[in-house]
Amino acid sequence: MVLRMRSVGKHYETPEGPLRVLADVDLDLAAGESLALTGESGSGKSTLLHLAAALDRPDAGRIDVAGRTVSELGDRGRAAVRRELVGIVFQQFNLIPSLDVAANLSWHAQLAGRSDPAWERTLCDRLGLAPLLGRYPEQLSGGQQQRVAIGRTLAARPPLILADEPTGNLDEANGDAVLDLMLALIAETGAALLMVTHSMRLAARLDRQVRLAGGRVAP
Ligand SMILES: Nc1ncnc2c1ncn2[C@@H]1O[C@H](COP(=O)(O)OP(=O)(O)OP(=O)(O)O)[C@@H](O)[C@H]1O
Repeated sequence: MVLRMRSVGKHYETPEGPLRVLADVDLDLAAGESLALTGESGSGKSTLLHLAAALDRPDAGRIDVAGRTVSELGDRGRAAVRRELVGIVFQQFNLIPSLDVAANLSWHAQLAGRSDPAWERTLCDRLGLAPLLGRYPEQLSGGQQQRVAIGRTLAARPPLILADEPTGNLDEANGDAVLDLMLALIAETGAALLMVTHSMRLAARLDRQVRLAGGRVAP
């Protein structure tokens, strides 16, 4: 299993008191599998994604990523997991403004120690980024930035790819095209994909769908 969650719980402290967001969540995701995570606003989708990304720690239960128990790790251990095992495509892209497209694309792969120029060239061609390599993020359209963000994640070949509304900023036709390409490229790397989306239409394109409701996962 690339991602395994068992009895995971998470709460936040809020001005109104503790807010239980996830309770007793079990989730399995195998290599090569894609899973859509849906649920109403505030149901805990981003919270679950952040836990799987080792950006945050659960207050109960156990999370394993590619065989490593990330729920037991401290800050340094979780940073290593994010560098080596996880790729995240955020809705806001999070490209590095001071780096051009070429450097943004290879950045995560270099951090992970998996730089592969031939694979990067393939990604550039397939994602239509070859003519844009010398540009900076602010010189790109939203759709172009999105493709760079996807390329950067795939270039590093992480076993687990997490995506938060990765086509949320695109119109339907472009969003569909980008999702198709992303799914095809992910299939080629054999990675597992966990994607948060509000769209049942996009969710239906993935292998499995689960819904978060009342802090739990409902199939
Ligand atoms: N750092 C935080 N401190 C306090 N409460 C938080 C924090 N982060 C999230 N929450 C609360 O936890 C609940 C779940 O939030 P989360 O962002 O995981 O939901 P979501 O399903 O991703 O929502 P959306 O679809 O609107 O993005 C919400 O009620 C939110 O207000």
